[in-house]
Amino acid sequence: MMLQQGGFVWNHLPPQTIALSAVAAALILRFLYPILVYILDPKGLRKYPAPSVAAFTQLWQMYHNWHGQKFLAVDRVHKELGPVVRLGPSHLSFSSPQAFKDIYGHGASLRKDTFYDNQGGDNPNMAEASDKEVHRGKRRNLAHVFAPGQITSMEPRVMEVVRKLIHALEQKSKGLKMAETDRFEVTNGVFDLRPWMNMFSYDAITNVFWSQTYGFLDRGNDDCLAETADGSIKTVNAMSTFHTGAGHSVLLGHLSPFWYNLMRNVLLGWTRRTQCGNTFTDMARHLAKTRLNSPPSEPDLFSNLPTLPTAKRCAHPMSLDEIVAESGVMLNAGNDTTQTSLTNTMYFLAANRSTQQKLRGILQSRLDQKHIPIAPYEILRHIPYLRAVLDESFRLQTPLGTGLPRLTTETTLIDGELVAAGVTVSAQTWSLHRREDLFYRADQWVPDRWIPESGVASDEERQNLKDYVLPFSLGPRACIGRNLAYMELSICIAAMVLAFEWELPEKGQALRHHERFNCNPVELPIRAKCLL
Ligand code: HEM
Repeated sequence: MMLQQGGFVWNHLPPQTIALSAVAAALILRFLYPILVYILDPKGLRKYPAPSVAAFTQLWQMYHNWHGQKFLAVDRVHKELGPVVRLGPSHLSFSSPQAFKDIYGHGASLRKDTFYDNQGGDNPNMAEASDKEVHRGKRRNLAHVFAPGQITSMEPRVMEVVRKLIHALEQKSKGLKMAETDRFEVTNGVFDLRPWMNMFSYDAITNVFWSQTYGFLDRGNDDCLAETADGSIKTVNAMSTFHTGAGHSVLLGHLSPFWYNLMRNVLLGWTRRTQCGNTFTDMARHLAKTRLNSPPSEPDLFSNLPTLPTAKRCAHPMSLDEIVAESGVMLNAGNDTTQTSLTNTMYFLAANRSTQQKLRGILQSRLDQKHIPIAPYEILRHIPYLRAVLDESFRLQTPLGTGLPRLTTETTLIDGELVAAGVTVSAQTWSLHRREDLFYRADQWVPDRWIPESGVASDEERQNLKDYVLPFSLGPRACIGRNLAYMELSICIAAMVLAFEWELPEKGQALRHHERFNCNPVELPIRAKCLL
């Protein structure tokens, strides 16, 4: 630097030095800004405790997202620091049961957080739309798709995919491959059940929604087609594409839109992690375009979308971009939560052999021989013990247990705390489901607590099960696919228990999870003995 007449002479400095100084100044300001905001505290958040650096930066959340264990970290900090904890500079996490109603319930003025805007970009799907009006319009368009009658009409398709699953598992139980293309090994009678649950969930959703079953169960691998916006088509692996893309979006999702775009699309745009997110959209685009070009002879769920100019229910038929966006959420929500629930439930059944035996006995006593092992949901839905097994698995290892982020739009009362407008708030279902003050032996898997005649749960606990087991969330943004999920899970779990005896190869074997948006099981090594 040169000094002249007591001041800087910038035009004598090399341009690189000026650029570097500007970058350095911007970085210093960037790091000082959160400290300034913390001190000025415009939203009144300083009174709430925060773990390590969480009050100043999103890095605390990002660190735990990266390791896929944020659900455990959030649970821990609530136990250590209390019912209201600051997870980010402008993010409060609540843990009380009341907070769930205040944040997510009907009538709450909150909207979905910027986290969802980041994921949705310019073309949000129904799950990502944060604007209430936009969401209402999308939900209206899709309500008909998920009407109970429509879901019931898909039952034969689900049963057909379950038949393929049972055949595939029979091969695995004998140590055989499904086909030459089968990529999943059996070693000493042990195989990983998780990818088979995932291949089932992909085959089922692609069948019922677009009439284009991926065929993963037939081939024993997850190769499928993806189509870019300019029409080029390539083969990709569905499972790793989705999981890599989802993990990346969640890792960066809590950043402001500016930083999210800079990190995801500019600085990391070349990485496989960013590209996988884009490729997953390309998978949905290929399904949507193929389905539009070749409609099936029998109606599927897609048939109920107002997609064509002739669509009678809607004055504004969906554009191709909208169809691709909604196809994306169906392929996403319709596969990952289902595979997660199936894997968790099968783990609990294999780890609790007497309960597995009890469920099998009840199913055998309630079903005609012709419905063994694959029975219609119309019969299965009236078997309370099957439902108890599913609901207890939802309680203890809820598939989507993270605190779903919402944004206050005005000063809002949450569990007795007045929270200013513009604050991100969340409450974690994983922790709610394990509260000892709501559920007796909360960290144990006890399906009987759902059966009134068993006497295991008190009246108070049974009411808590109704009010506070919320795997599908609650309020206006609750899951729209719940009926389809229960149908798929019921038919699939009943068939697997009737067709095989399940055993964990190691005593006391745990099921590890890696949380992205859903809390995904990592692997489930298992043995199956065929009973058919
Ligand atoms: C066991 C299975 C499932 C579980 C546990 C589950 C759970 C959830 C949860 C907790 C939400 C709220 C997410 C948020 O607020 O960000 C949600 C939303 C949603 N789910 Fe599911 N889901 C399941 C299956 C399905 C299926 C099979 C579909 C459709 C094929 C589906 C479609 C959706 C959609 C479209 C939304 C967004 C709803 C909206 O914003 O209005 N889900 N689900």
